Amino acid sequence: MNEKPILGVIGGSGLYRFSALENVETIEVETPFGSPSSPIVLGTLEGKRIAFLARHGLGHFILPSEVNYRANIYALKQLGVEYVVGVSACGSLRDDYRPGHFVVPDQLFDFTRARQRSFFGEGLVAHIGVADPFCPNLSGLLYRAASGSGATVHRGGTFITIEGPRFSTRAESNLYRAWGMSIIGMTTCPEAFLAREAELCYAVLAHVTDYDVWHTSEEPVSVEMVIRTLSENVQAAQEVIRNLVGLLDGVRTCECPQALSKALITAPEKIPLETRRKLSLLVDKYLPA
Ligand SMILES: CSC[C@H]1O[C@H](OP(=O)(O)O)[C@H](O)[C@@H]1O
Ligand SMILES: Nc1ncnc2[nH]cnc12
Repeated sequence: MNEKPILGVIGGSGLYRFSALENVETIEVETPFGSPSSPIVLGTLEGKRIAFLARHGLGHFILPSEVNYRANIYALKQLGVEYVVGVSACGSLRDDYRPGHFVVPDQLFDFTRARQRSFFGEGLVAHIGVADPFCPNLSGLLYRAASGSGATVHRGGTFITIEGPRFSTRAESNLYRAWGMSIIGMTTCPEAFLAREAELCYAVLAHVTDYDVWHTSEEPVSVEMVIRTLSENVQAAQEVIRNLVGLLDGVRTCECPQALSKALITAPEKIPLETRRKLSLLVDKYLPA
């Protein structure tokens, strides 16, 4: 089946397969930035094609700092995807965002330090705008889809991405709370920024799995705790995606499809041919042939 997938889903911790898909086909994709974290599974949901990949690989062997975020996003772009949902486990930094709840965040705080966070460089400079890092339209639909699943869902909140792989100290956790952060994870930066550079609509479905380490009456986060909460939520996440697919009409009225239009600064004649070729999928529409 050659129909382009409308939606890409990047599964995080605990979501390594999307069992609800029908007519499944698994493909290996290569990009100018290397291989994505896993083979990509194409399948049908509610009569529409979607693409699924596992962020940490099948068997969860890739650290948050080692994920090839560029290859993951570029691979989805190559397949013709226009919408991407990143599914993530996260810790809560607020009392009212409880383990078992979903959050569709509206802000992002990048506290990572050792990641490739742009497709650009090597002679082609772009400064992408990410004031609102998540697509507002897709986030709105995702919130509706999640609300329709019967789960408790929070619309909005600031998601801080730490480098990991270790969890936070209590001092760090309390500082993030004092800064007004709502939830904490290790992967949304740079995934969201790369999706914006690729002019994809991107939103996050965050499962709250724990209260990080700040809560005085709850156990500090552990992998065991995250996976226990997630295993109860994996079916719900797929239900949310099913609802979302039903809401997507493929007509994008947000600014994501033109995100690069005001971002490129390099004089076209200065762009090395090799870089131009590598990024052609992203930049050809803005540069002379
Ligand atoms: C398994 S606990 C820490 C791990 O879980 C989250 O992963 P993801 O965002 O891919 O769901 C967090 O970011 C860490 O990578
Ligand atoms: N408390 C936490 N900190 C960072 N990443 C997480 N993923 C799930 N829970 C987390």
